[in-house]
Amino acid sequence: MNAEQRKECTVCLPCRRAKRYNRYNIMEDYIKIKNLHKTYPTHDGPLEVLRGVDLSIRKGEIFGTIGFSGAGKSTLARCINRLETPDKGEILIDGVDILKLPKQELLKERRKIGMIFQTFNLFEAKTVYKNISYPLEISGFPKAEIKRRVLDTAELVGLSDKLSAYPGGLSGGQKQRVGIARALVNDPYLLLSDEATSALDPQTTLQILELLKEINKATGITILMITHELDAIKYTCERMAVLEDGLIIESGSVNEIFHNPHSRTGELFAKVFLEFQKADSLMNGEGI
Ligand SMILES: Nc1ncnc2c1ncn2[C@@H]1O[C@H](COP(=O)(O)OP(=O)(O)OP(=O)(O)O)[C@@H](O)[C@H]1O
Repeated sequence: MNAEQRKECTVCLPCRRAKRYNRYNIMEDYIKIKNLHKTYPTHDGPLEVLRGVDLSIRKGEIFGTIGFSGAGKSTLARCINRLETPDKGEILIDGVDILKLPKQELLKERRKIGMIFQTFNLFEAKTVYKNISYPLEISGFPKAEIKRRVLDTAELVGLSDKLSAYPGGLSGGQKQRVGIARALVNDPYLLLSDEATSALDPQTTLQILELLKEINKATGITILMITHELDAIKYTCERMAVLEDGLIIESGSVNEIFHNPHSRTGELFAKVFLEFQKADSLMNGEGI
């Protein structure tokens, strides 16, 4: 589709999203998380996992958040889409605190936040088509609209020829494409990516990261990429934050944090990444 056709198109998902995206100023903070707290009750007493997280994400960016295992990354993602209820704090989306929304409005808001996972979380007994259509079916969309959106989204992620396959017959990368399509089919403004490439081999990881970048560019969707893989962040994000022990301890441009980290976690990630890069160069015979 050329630029002129895209301007006219009011039907397909990429065009609808691109139009909505153009209404916003890309530099403004679109998602603001303020002083977010979450404590889990455990056998050993309360476990404080988020201890006052502050984070600002701009409209249409891919924002990275890195942290070691147990830092609270998944809890943060699950608090943002309200799979978990935070104990305290604010999650402002375009100025509206979604933690204060009445139940019905909250449900609607949740549908506008897609999520993809390390383990894909697909329905093994459903076809790719049915996996992708599921969020629309439970929202009560008419059949023709469901079909149109599923076909559109499948095309966007490169799965048009796999709609009648079952997850068991797909590669890891294809499964994650189904996960991405299912997360996008409701036309969300935010995609939470929780370790989405951690279970994939390096080549498939690159393909999925590339796909996320293309989708971000084509639709303007904001993406929060939560991971322990610095190279995934380096490849996709311009800005990032470091989560350590339930707190954001530094945030800024990826290059800045990468070359001049101010936290112990940032330092360790940068060091490990550089070691891998060095090993790669040696293996490729490039010397150091
Ligand atoms: N529902 C729960 N009940 C009790 N404790 C939990 C619950 N969910 C997570 N935790 C604990 O909270 C801490 C943070 O978990 P979380 O999954 O958010 O971290 P993470 O940074 O995503 O780690 P990983 O990279 O290993 O997934 C861990 O100690 C975990 O055991």
